[in-house]
Amino acid sequence: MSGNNIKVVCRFRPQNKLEIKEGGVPIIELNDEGTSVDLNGETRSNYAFDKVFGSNTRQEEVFDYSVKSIVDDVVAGYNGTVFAYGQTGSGKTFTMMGSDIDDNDNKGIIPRIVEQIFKSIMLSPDNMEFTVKVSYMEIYMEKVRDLLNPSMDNLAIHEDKVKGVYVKGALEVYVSSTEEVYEVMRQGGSNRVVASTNMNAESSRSHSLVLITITQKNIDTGAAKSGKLYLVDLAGSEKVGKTGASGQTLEEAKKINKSLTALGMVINSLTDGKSSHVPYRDSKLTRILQESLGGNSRTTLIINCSPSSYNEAETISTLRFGVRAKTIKNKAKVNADLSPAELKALLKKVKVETTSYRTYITALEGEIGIWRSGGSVSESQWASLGDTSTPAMTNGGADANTNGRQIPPAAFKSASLDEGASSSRPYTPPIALEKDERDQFLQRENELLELISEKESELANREKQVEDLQADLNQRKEHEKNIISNNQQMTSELGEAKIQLEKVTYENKEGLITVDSLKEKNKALTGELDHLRQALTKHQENASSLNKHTDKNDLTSSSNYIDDLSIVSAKGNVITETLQRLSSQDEVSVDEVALLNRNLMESKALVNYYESMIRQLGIDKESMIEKQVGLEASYNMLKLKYETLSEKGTSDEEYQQEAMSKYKLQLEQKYAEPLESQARELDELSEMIQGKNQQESKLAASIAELKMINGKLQIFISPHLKDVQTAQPPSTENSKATASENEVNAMRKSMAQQLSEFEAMKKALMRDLQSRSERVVDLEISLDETREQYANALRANSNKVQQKKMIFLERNLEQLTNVQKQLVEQNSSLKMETSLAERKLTAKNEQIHSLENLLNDTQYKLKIEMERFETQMQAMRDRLELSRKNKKAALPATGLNRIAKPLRGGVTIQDNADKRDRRSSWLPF
Ligand SMILES: Nc1ncnc2c1ncn2[C@@H]1O[C@H](COP(=O)(O)OP(=O)(O)OP(=O)(O)O)[C@@H](O)[C@H]1O
Repeated sequence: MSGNNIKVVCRFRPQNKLEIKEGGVPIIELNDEGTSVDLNGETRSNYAFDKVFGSNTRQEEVFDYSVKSIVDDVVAGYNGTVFAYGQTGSGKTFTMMGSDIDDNDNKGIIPRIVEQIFKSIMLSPDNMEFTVKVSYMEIYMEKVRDLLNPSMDNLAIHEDKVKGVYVKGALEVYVSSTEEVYEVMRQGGSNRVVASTNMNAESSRSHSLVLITITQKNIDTGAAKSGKLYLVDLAGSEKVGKTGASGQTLEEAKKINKSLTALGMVINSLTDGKSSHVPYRDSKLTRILQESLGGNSRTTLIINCSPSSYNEAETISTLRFGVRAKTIKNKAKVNADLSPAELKALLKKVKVETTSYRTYITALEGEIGIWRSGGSVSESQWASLGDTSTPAMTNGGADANTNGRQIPPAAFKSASLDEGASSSRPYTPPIALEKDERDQFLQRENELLELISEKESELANREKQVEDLQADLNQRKEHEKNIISNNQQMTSELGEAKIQLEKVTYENKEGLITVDSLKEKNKALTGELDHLRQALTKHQENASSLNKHTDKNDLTSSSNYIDDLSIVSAKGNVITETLQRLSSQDEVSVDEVALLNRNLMESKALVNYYESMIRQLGIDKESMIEKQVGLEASYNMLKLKYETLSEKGTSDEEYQQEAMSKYKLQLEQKYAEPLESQARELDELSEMIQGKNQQESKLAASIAELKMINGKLQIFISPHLKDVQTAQPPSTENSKATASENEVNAMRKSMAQQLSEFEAMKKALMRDLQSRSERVVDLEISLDETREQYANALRANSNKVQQKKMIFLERNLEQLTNVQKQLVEQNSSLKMETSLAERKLTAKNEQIHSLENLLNDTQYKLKIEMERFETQMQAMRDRLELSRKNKKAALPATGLNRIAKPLRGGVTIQDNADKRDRRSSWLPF
């Protein structure tokens, strides 16, 4: 252990552009030895340091003089500190890190230190094993932030006897080469807090601390040493106003100044020789640098200054700070650990002592037992350290075996119950530990405390890892949620698109149905048109054929009637002639009788036929009369209705007149032709009826004549018939009679045949008559209607009131017709709509069916998707669990190494790597 001053070196940088622009000029002058500088600005002053480097000093020079020896010390087990102080832009970072870490000329102190450390390790004896750990922190706004693990932004500062003051929880990365250290530097540097100020484009707003811990172990003896090297790049020391910092950086500047003020106060306290208290705890900076300033450390302070008159005030301030710091004395010592052999010896010694103490305690317990049971121990028998005998009880009242133990009398010192309690109490000698022993105990305690703190930091890291993993899990869950929601959105969009497609398909179907219905309507209308055309043609044909047919039928029936009448009259003539001849003759031959009889029969049959015809005609007449009555009744009823409706009718006169004339014209046009044809038909029918009536009367007359003839014949024939029946004719006569009978029979047969023929003819006539009657009735009805309409029209025409009524009726009729038409149209349209609706319903059902299928399909797909997603989730969870397990056993998230990489002295780095691979275990201490 040796007392040593802090080494203070001063470095001037060249004037920068700002300074030149502002008209600044160099105001420094170094002495030849380079140990002091004259400031020749507004004031003239001189400042002496261990070394003063001018503006053109190379990085290597600064390193060689200022830091190289410290590196050797740290490798030898000392603590070391190099820190750079100065205003913003004065070259602190340039000095510490350099402008380019990979540029051999411009790399700063830290890269050179790192190189030097590994060089020194390589030059060490090969029985020495080293580990190198690096931490990188910054103090920003009075918070210690781990630059290698930036989420740890408020680390606590602890202190113990072994480690001294240390930052708890700071990540320590094991490194085994300069490249690894550079990588750590790069990673940490990217996390630094910087801001642009007037003085510097990229100004460090925080104090950065690089801690390199080198541990070495003699693998032969097990003795270990460890040295810590702090490399500190302080924030700018200038006043706030000059930096131009504002806003948040103003707050920063205040706090940074506070830290630097505390640093100044610490230096003052350490150097004024009066202060008993050093305010290390006033700031995080001074607390961490406690060992470096007045403690166990080899320290170099590099003060960086501007040579320009523009920054004279700041330069003076910085130089004064350096001068003050120069007087600080440190007490650096090797941080050595005991070797196992030393520890064993110590343990042996401690064990012996423990046995001795135990014996002493037992003796004391025995003595206390005697005292407590009311006995006394003479002073000579009092227990003492190194005397293992048990005191004997001298008091008769007290049982020496009270506690079941034999206390040897020799252990007791003389004591009397009569003496006061205080004087009778045994004297407990103080336990005096030797200084070495105390140190050993403290060292052990420190070891244990360190172990505990390591465990604590490890626990904190684990907690951090768990938190990170939790955050990662949450992030993944969030991601998963997003994926699910996206998936759902896409599924719903797809579903909507499908539904839209279905809708379009359905609308298309509907359109097709509408087109089909329009086609059908068109077809129906075309059919209707054709039908109307056909009907018109047919009607025209019917009209023409009816006229022809009517004429023909009339002629035929007339000729038939004429024939019938001629037959009847011929028969009558034959009968009359026969009767006249018979009257003139005296005798009547059988043949004549038979002929007469035959004629008579024929006449009779004809009479019967005409009688039945007359009856039938009478019936027809009656039915026609009935029909006439019915028609009259319906006519009356219609008339009544018409009158009732007419009474209700009111309308505008002019409109009525106009409508009436229009209607009249229409009616005249409409009914002129049918009226004429119907009038013609009526005339024809009237003539036909007259003809029929004449025929009827003629027939009736013929019948009456025939009846009269028949009666005469009956009278005439009856006596002859009696004679014929009673007389027995001769055989020839008999044969003649038989022949005449046969003739009569044959005549009868022929008459029966004729009769049947007549009957058939009669039936045909009747049918014809019936059809004619029906036709007549129809024509009569039509005629009546026409007449009625015509009469109505005439009436309407003649009377204004009637006209009004007529118009009203016409309107009603039109309305009714319209309503009927509408109803018919509605009916047909309803039918169409019904069929359309049915088709649409079918299409809708099909759509519903397809949508159901779609829904089922979508649900099925969704289910599959969910299952797939569950599987993915499970896989993700498994992966997460695996990575969690792996992380537990591996490095922190930064990817930096936390496993010790021992380096052996006297060999190359590659050899070290090979040896390290061969090692089965490594204990850092
Ligand atoms: N000795 C030097 N030689 C050449 N250039 C230098 C020297 N010192 C500093 N510079 C230059 O001056 C500028 C400011 O230097 P640097 O960033 O190191 O200042 P700083 O004191 O670290 O500032 P801050 O406190 O704002 O971080 C840089 O561009 C740097 O390259």
